[in-house]
Amino acid sequence: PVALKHGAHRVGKRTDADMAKWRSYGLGQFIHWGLYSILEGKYNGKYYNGAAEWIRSWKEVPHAEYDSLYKQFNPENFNPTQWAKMAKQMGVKYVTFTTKHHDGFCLWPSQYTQYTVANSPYKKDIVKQVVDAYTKEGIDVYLYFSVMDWSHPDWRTDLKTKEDSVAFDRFKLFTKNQLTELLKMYPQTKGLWFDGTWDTSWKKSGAFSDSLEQHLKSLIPGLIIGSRLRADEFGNRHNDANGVLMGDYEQGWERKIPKTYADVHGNDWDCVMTIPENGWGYAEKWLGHWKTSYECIEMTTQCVSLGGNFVLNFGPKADGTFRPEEITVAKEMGDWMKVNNAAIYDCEYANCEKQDWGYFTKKQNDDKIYMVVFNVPINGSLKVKLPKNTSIGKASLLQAPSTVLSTEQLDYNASYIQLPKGMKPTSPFVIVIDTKQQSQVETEQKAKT
Ligand SMILES: Cc1ccc([C@@H]2N[C@@H](C)[C@@H](O)[C@H]2O)cc1
Repeated sequence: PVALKHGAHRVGKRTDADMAKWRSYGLGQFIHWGLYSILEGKYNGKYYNGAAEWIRSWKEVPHAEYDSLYKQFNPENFNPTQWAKMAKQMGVKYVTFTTKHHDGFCLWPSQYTQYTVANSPYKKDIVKQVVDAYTKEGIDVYLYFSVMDWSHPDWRTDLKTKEDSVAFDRFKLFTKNQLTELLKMYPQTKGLWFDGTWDTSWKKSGAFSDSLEQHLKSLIPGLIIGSRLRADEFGNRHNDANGVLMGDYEQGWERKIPKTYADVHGNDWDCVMTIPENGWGYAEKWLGHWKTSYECIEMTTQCVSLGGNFVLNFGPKADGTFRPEEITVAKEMGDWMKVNNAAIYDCEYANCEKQDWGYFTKKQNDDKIYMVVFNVPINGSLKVKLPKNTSIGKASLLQAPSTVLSTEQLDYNASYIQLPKGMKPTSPFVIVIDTKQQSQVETEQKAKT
């Protein structure tokens, strides 16, 4: 292995209680809200077909005009309690909220820049209201922070000259100061979700990113930071020069889901997902297909079945209200989660061979295995291949535990579970398998002879 000073300082998953809590979430909410929400993905009557929160980079939009949008930011209908109650009903266990996106506008009254909500007509601290309201609903709060900051004169994409390095040193101090004030002002924060760290200037700042992470973790013990913050001293991101993940979980799954367990390389990970095909900030027009609650339920299950968390994004309008499509997804997902959340919360990869009918999840620290069924085979027989030395003790319906399903052993580790005749499922449902370990089976067989 390569000797590294600023590579990963831990191999394998974190084993502490704070990370175990993070690993138990299953489902989270992302919220992107900021000045871009005012433009709604259009300008001068023309629609921007890029991501709405990137509209400042659209050639049609004069930077000076974008940068003066803060003078009209005044979300009278913003009701953080309503936001948090909608999230609670949806069944999310944590929220990741944009404190500062790439445009540099701060939704908290930062003392290190004038470009904040304190200098908007709205004036009040939005981050504080979100942190307090979600915490009150029992939803853990994580803060999104973009290192790249288009509003700051000392931001650089690369360090080509001495002047670049002097400026970027000022920028790095500014970044450290803002992150320090965020954690001091909102100590309930459970973790930070970094973005905007792909530029060469940051890849050349590996040592700084390492000391920054250690500094932040000293402010809030147990703080959870993913793999998008750090670079090692050779400019590697996510995995260091030895291929070891730098960060508490893998943050590479943006708008994509791993295919197999092998793809996650034994790391904790989250998948952050948009309801439309792309775009995180509010856009008046969603181009193409947007996901139904059914698809979001399936993606949640798919992520949990591979040991990750699914974090679904909502983009409120500039006035703080949500669009009908997002309200519907939150409601319908919540209705499903109310009945089936046992297969999502506190669950992990079950180490069972994937079958066409759907996904396996396994209860952490327990032998229960769940089958979340999306595709019922015509013959009603669901094939199950459990890990070696594990067999089916009892199979029943999660929503009707007294309905025990008949099982037929096919060979040494495959079985069929037969759905009750006439069962006509109209939404994904869950079968609970109480498993038996082989040693237990042998004991029973001996008892019979
Ligand atoms: C190429 C690219 C850069 C940044 C992004 C940001 N990451 C997401 C979590 C959003 O914040 C998006 O603006 C998306 C694509």
